This record gives sequence, structure tokens and C-alpha cells, in this order.
Amino acid sequence: MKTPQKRGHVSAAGGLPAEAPVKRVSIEGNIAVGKSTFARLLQSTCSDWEVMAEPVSKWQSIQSGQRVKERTNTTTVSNLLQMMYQDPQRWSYTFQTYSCMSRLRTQLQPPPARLLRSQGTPVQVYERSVYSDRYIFALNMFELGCINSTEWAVYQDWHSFLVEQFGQQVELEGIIYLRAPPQTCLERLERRGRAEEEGVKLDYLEKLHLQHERVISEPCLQVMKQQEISGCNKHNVESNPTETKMRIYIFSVKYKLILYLNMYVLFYVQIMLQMLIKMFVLQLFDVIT
Ligand SMILES: Nc1ncnc2c1ncn2[C@@H]1O[C@H](COP(=O)(O)OP(=O)(O)OP(=O)(O)O)[C@@H](O)[C@H]1O
Ligand SMILES: Nc1nc(=O)c2ncn([C@H]3C[C@H](O)[C@@H](CO)O3)c2[nH]1
Repeated sequence: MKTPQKRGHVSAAGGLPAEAPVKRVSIEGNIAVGKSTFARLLQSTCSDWEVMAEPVSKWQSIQSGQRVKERTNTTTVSNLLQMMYQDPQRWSYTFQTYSCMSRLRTQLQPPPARLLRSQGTPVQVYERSVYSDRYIFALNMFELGCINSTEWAVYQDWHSFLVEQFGQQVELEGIIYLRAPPQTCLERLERRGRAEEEGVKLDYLEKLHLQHERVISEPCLQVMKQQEISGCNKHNVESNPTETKMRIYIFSVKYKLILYLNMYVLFYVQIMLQMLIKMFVLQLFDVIT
């Protein structure tokens, strides 16, 4: 069995650290809250940050070889995301195995050389994680009756085993939680118009919202810092100007931390946004360095 490799700080011959340790942070939040949008802004604002996107396109096109008649092989492409939304009882377990496996693969990818050479605080950012796969989505599917108790037991067993085996390699130093009311998420989801999500209803987003809130309010998490950044501009896409604010809460989990970002609105004026994100990143650096 392989021993988990240590991340970051690879020792040089004299025992001195050769590389800056790369911090690992995941962005969590309800469907269509704005994670990818925020992640892109983070990446464009901070050269030391590398964003690993959620592998949605992989879930949308799974290639499988199929034997037709005697020797003819054809390739079928399945859209597992669509199958899961269309027939959740049949496909949720399959979906969770694949989403979790693809997240694990993403979390195990070594940081790019650019981050390892960084003189600052390099951060690898994941859109969701193996933890939200289990404690938010798979659990939700189980509670909705879309994953049966046998499937849930099997999922939890292999999830625990894998997380234990990979240990430090999949650990996170922080979580950025983007929060918006489920109704706002529904509006954003509809505006985005991803075909597979056509049947997603408000009550599903409300359940997922509660799952996120439950995880974030775990008693082991403790608020370390709280800050509110306000601002507004006329290009704001939201109709209610009083919601033009961003709240940052930072929770600590023992020596780890969770950033809790209450983002009601996205400022589409790039400069304003980048300023805010820089302030946010400085807050994060304060705590994770
Ligand atoms: N703060 C915001 N205010 C208004 N619209 C936003 C905001 N953030 C993102 N959007 C819009 O909402 C839609 C969903 O955003 P995005 O794809 O970033 O969400 P996501 O959280 O990554 O979604 P998913 O959960 O499916 O991965 C997009 O059309 C995007 O332009
Ligand atoms: N059931 C389920 N389990 C997951 O772990 C999971 N992760 C993401 N998603 C759905 C949300 C968006 O529609 C779309 C892109 O985020 O995929 C999931 N659905």
C-alpha cells in the first residue's frame, strides 16, 4: 500500500524547504450560485491561484465501447448528468460514484509547476470536493429516497476507505462557501439554461441549501473573522441595490478554516470586483499563512 505523499514543502538537500507549500481550498455552494464565475475571477485576479473546474463535461459525455453483433465495436456516449436528473432513482448512485471518482482524480492532480515556483502563497482551488459529494449531494439523494440504504452504505464505505487511504493528499486547508437564497440560484440556473437542469425545482435547491447550511454550522466550526464589504455600481445585475454586499466569514476547524462568503451579487465591473476579491484574498492569506 502506498504511503500518502507529503504535499508542498519538498526538502532540499540541506533540509531547507525547496518549494512553497501549496494550500488547497474548495469553493462550495448551491447549484448556479456562481462558483465557476467566482473561480474565474479569483484566477484572473491572483496569479498564485489555480482553479480546478468541476468536471461537468465528463459527466455529460461518458464514452463506452459496445459490442454489436459479433465483432463490431461502436462507441456510445452517455450523458450521466441528464440520466441522473431524468431518473434519479435509477441513476443517482451511479452518478455519485462517478462524480466522486472524478473529484478524487482532480484533487490528486499535482499542482502545476507555476504554483510550485511561486514566491507567494500558492493556492489550488477546487470547484466542490469529495467532501461535498458525500456530505451534501449523496446524503441529499439518500434522504430524498433516490439512493437506497444499501447503496448509501456501500457509498459511505468506499468513500471512507478512499479518503483514509489518500489521507493528506485530499485534505483541504479551507472552504469558500458562496451563499445565495435558493430562489436566486433558481433564477441564475434558469438564466444559464443548461439543458439537463430544466426540471430542477425550487424545493430541490432549498434542500441543497439546507444541506450546505447544516455542514457550515457544524459545532466544530468556529467563526474566526467576519467582515462585510459593501459597494454598488450601476452595472449591477441584481435588481435590489440593498443586496449589493458581500460578507466574508471565516471559520476555523481546529487548525483548518472555512471561509464563508455570503455573496448576494456579482459586480460585473471588473475593476471593482477585482478590488473586492483582492481584499478577500488578503483576508484568506491572513488566516491560511
Ligand atoms: N453573483 C452573481 N450575480 C448574478 N448572476 C450571477 C452571479 N454569479 C454568477 N451569475 C450567473 O449565474 C449563472 C450560474 O453561474 P455559475 O455557472 O458560475 O454557477 P455555478 O455555481 O458554478 O453552477 P454549478 O453549481 O452548476 O456548477 C451564470 O449565468 C452566471 O453568469
Ligand atoms: N446529484 C448530484 N451529486 C453531486 O455530487 C453533484 N455535483 C454537481 N451536481 C450537479 C449540479 C449541477 O446541475 C451540475 C454541475 O454542478 O451537476 C451534482 N448532482
